[in-house]
Amino acid sequence: MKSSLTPLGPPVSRDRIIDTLPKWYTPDACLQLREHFHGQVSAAYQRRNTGTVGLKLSKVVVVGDLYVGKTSLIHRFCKNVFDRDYKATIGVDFEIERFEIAGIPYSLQIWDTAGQEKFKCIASAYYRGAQVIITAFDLTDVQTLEHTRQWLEDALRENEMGSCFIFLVGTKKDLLSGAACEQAEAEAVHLANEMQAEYWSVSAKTGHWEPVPWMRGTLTAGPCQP
Ligand SMILES: Nc1nc2c(ncn2[C@@H]2O[C@H](COP(=O)(O)OP(=O)(O)OP(=O)(O)O)[C@@H](O)[C@H]2O)c(=O)[nH]1
Repeated sequence: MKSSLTPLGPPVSRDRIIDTLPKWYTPDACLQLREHFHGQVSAAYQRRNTGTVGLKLSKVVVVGDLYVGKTSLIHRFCKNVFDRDYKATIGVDFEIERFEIAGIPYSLQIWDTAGQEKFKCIASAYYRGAQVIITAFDLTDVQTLEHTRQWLEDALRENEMGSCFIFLVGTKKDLLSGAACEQAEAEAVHLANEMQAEYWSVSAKTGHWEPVPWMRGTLTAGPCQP
């Protein structure tokens, strides 16, 4: 008989092995500034006892207007691909992504929801039980940023108060540069603070989501493009 500790499936890929906390995009809108896990978490991981301090499976829901790039973001993250053709999500879709965090197998269940109004009631049925809500908007379309408040409100309504980590993600960063990018990011960082969310700008096309130096500490210095 197999041991209950036998891992299910093949080992996780190297970039899914997490030993330190991934860095924030900007300290002006981030959920935590630490680089290392809390001492209690590290100790529990070392004892292989994550019962009270960690989840081995987390549910992430990605919400936002149609065409902002939710599916593209998830496909880049999970499959490292980009498709320039638009295929609307019908209702919901999901991916499971496996990690190893400080030696413990861990899975992210990532729910891609439809942005189209006609599918909203199907998609909203899947908001419940989320540990992470990602509200996505298109950096080139300010209206989609304004709509993130409503998307977040709808997703939070289906979950316990204070039970979700919130991220605000600006997509299609490759389409913006210079002052326009700085302005869009500054507005988004402002809103992220109101939402108590962590902010990220990304491009599913280029795969760019490194922290941008000018965002560190000041919103005024340096160019927007890496
Ligand atoms: N240039 C550029 N285009 C992008 C990027 N991300 C997505 N797109 C394009 O934007 C369009 C919409 O992307 P989707 O990922 O399908 O958008 P969605 O938010 O999932 O749309 P719905 O499923 O209708 O809610 C597609 O044509 C993508 O190729 C990006 O980072 N850069």
